[in-house]
Amino acid sequence: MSQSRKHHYSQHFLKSPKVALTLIGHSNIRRKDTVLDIGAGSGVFTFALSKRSTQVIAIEKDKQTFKKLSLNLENIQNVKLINKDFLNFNLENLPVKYKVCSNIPFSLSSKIIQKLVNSNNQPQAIYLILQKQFAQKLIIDKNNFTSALGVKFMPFYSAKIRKPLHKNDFTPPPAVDTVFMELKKREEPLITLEDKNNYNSFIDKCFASSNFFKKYNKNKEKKPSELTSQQWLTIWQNYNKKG
Ligand SMILES: C[S@@+](CC[C@H](N)C(=O)[O-])C[C@H]1O[C@@H](n2cnc3c(N)ncnc32)[C@H](O)[C@@H]1O
Repeated sequence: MSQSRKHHYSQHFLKSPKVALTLIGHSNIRRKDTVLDIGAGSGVFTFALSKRSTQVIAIEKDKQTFKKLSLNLENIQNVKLINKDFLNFNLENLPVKYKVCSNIPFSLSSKIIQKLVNSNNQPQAIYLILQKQFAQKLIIDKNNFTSALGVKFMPFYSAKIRKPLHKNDFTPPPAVDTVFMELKKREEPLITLEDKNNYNSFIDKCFASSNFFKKYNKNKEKKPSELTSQQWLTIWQNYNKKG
């Protein structure tokens, strides 16, 4: 991809396999794991992941970039390369308990996380490089303002920032601060999987309408972004009882 196209999509490529290996060292990716790399680019992360896991499935949408990726990784046995838009990729064909580890375009962060956590084959753990401000809003119970997305996956995943990155870890360097974020699947979800869609629309309605939110929230002075996970679970139960 030419320098101007990289800027056009505001994408920041990892500078070296050393950076990728350091980040993987801050994850719980193990030798036995199958790992999905979304937006593989020219393969810096993919290559590092191939050294640390059993199999890597790398998805890259851009045709020209995919050619480069194929050339760079042609001799690596445990990597499967797929030239596809991740948003149209079927996660149900992946082995259960797969993990995700990727440097994705920031503009797709929300869509990619939603697709992964709403899948019927949810990943065991998700590691993503994200804009710091966006990442902080995914963490509940930390005196942050939590986004609707953070509240939606909270019953299924816990969120943690594993490591801040330096601007010069990337080419071109991003203007904003970035972090390596972990979403770890809970052993026992806090609500049932069957309730997931209803819970998601309940959270959307709470964030969209203050009248709707006030009907169920006893803590009147708090906004949706300010509730703790326990408070959300309580008002979700109240809503379920009232119907
Ligand atoms: C920020 S770059 C990172 C590349 C590489 N992972 C790295 O760290 O150097 C994101 C990559 O995602 C690809 N991409 C963008 N949208 C995509 C999509 N919907 N599905 C799959 N890949 C996509 C871009 O072409 C680009 O190569």
